[in-house]
Amino acid sequence: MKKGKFITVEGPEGAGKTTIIDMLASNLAKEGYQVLQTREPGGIEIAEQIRSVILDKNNTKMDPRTEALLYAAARRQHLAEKVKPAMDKGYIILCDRFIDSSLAYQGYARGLGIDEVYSINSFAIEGMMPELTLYFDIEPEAGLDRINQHKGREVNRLDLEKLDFHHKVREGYLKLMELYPERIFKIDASGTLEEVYQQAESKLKEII
Ligand SMILES: Nc1ncnc2c1ncn2[C@@H]1O[C@H](COP(=O)(O)OP(=O)(O)OP(=O)(O)O)[C@@H](O)[C@H]1O
Ligand SMILES: Cc1cn([C@H]2C[C@H](O)[C@@H](COP(=O)(O)O)O2)c(=O)[nH]c1=O
Repeated sequence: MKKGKFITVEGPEGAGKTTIIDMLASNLAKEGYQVLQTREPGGIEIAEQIRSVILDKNNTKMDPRTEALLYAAARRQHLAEKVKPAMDKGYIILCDRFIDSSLAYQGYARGLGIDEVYSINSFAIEGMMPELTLYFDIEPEAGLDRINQHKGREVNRLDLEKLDFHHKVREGYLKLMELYPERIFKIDASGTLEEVYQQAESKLKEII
């Protein structure tokens, strides 16, 4: 059976993930690769519906465990409906966020525990972990500055968390790098777009 490559991109708000995934996907497609660009939470109708519930600024009463379960539910549907079929067809899948977002945001920053959040996700993903995760590292202040300057970007419920929460998210990602050094590759996302792109492209090219 043909087997694709499942690659995820992670990092705090405004690190530049979406911008760089757009560039990678379009350049890889020009080179003749079959590429699927997608995102979490979302990427397919049911998961986009769950996304709108999770990220709605008016849902101020959302319990942290409910939040973690909704992300895991969206993840399951997205994997089953979109990612697995594309893997079977041999696509390179570039996914904007995956399980590490749940481990960093819900597990570490919200304080639910990395192991606990991993365990609910393990039911959802059935062992389907990415082959490579590009972690875009940036100081939260710099990332938030970028999104504040990005006119037209909708501000969501998670963006409105205090700065301390965003620092914890970054700390969570740095812990995940220690836990999964063979899978997670750190990109310095504080540089220019060209500098960040070069780092991401050269790591990606090592595995495709
Ligand atoms: N290296 C960079 N230098 C300066 N600006 C950048 C850089 N990368 C991205 N940006 C700009 O920062 C803003 C946020 O970028 P982007 O949406 O790609 O980040 P993101 O990591 O996907 O954010 P989020 O996860 O919060 O949606 C955009 O306006 C983008 O043009
Ligand atoms: C998958 C996932 C995401 N999040 C958070 C991270 C962001 O604040 C939003 C998604 O917004 P983006 O503009 O698409 O980056 O959701 C999370 O907390 N847990 C997760 O598993």
